[in-house]
Amino acid sequence: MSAPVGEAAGGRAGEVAVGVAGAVVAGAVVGGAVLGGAVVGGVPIEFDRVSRSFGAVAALREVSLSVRAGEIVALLGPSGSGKSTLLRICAGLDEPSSGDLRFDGTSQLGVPPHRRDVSMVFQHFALYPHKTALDNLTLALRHGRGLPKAAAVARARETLDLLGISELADRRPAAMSGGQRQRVAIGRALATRSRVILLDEPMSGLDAQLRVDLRVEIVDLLRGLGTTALFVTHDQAEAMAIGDRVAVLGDGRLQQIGTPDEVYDTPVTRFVAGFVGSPPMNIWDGRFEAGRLRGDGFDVPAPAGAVAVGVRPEHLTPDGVPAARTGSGSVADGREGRGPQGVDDAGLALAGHIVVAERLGAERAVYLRCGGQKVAIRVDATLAPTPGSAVTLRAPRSALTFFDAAGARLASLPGA
Ligand SMILES: Nc1ncnc2c1ncn2[C@@H]1O[C@H](COP(=O)(O)OP(=O)(O)OP(=O)(O)O)[C@@H](O)[C@H]1O
Repeated sequence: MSAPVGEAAGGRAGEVAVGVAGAVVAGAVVGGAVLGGAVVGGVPIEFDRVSRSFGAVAALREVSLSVRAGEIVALLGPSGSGKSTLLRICAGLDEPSSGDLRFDGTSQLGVPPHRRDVSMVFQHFALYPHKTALDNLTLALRHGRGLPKAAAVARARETLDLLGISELADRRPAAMSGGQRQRVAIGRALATRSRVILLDEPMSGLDAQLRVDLRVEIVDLLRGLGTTALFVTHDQAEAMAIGDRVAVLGDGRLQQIGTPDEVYDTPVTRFVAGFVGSPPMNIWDGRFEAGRLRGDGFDVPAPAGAVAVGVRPEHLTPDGVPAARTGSGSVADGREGRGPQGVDDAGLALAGHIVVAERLGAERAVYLRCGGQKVAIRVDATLAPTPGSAVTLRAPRSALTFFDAAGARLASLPGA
């Protein structure tokens, strides 16, 4: 069944899943204003040193996070990092062990889910199997929002229209594809026009192209409604595409909150650097001595306290990789192996060999082995890396990021 975070559908969200992939909608809410037009607006949300322990397991450790009204924040982190727990606390399905949660400055501790004006879309959806798409939405609006029947049906139709799935109105879930069910489930959460919408991996289980299509639609709809949204995902590309800001969680701690550019360009911890990016940052451990970090095949000037150095894949240049040939047989751009020009002496230089190259549109991701370490780089597709060939990877000093023993980013050396 479906289920509103509150009592509307008579049970806890996610009890019965329909289909193999998708999201449960826990729509929700009695008590919020029933709003007319499309623009709903959202509330600011503030997690204030929120901790949650389950016995000996610390799922969340003093998480402080302020989300602005109408903002979309992607909660990104690996499995077990505390993302769902944070979302459940926001919905009122769980309470923090300590700390506070405020909507628009008002503490929500002890406020039951159905009084919070929150809609939720879960990983495993549960539409009512015996109801059509239109009925699924209409029921959420009638029971959850208390709309009269005619208004509920009108809003349900309008929402299906907005999502481009009007043709599904009279279909039951069994007669829909996974992606279609997902759209209906998301539609049901959006139709309630709550001021907060929580999405917990709503697209897991869908194929890659559909995920990309759907995330564009979701962002478009959320922006249109002006709802404050928290979107949980462990897919960093999805987080970067959807979030106005991305909150990276690791081991129950908020590692960083920032715009996608900030999180990518200036990761504040080794954890973030190694999690965000596709492929993520390459990181080498070393020993710091007399102003230099030395490790397996490298020796670079480094700030005091450095124990590791990282470089983004696109900042490593391979020496001696020939240019690809075009269909006509001519060299694509005349660059016969980019040399070390422009790479200063204080940068990184590592010898290795190419293991495999993957074509990614206009670029290639190339995986190499340098000593005992796997390294990923990104090069222009006009270069043709050959598996097995030896190369030297170089990165300028300005592209190096150093981390200390606690995993914190260190300020760069002057001049870098
Ligand atoms: N009800 C519970 N009882 C005991 N431990 C729990 C409970 N809920 C969560 N945990 C633990 O808390 C930690 C965080 O779990 P949570 O589900 O929030 O992580 P997540 O980042 O959402 O993971 P995933 O991406 O796998 O869903 C995990 O170690 C998990 O095992």
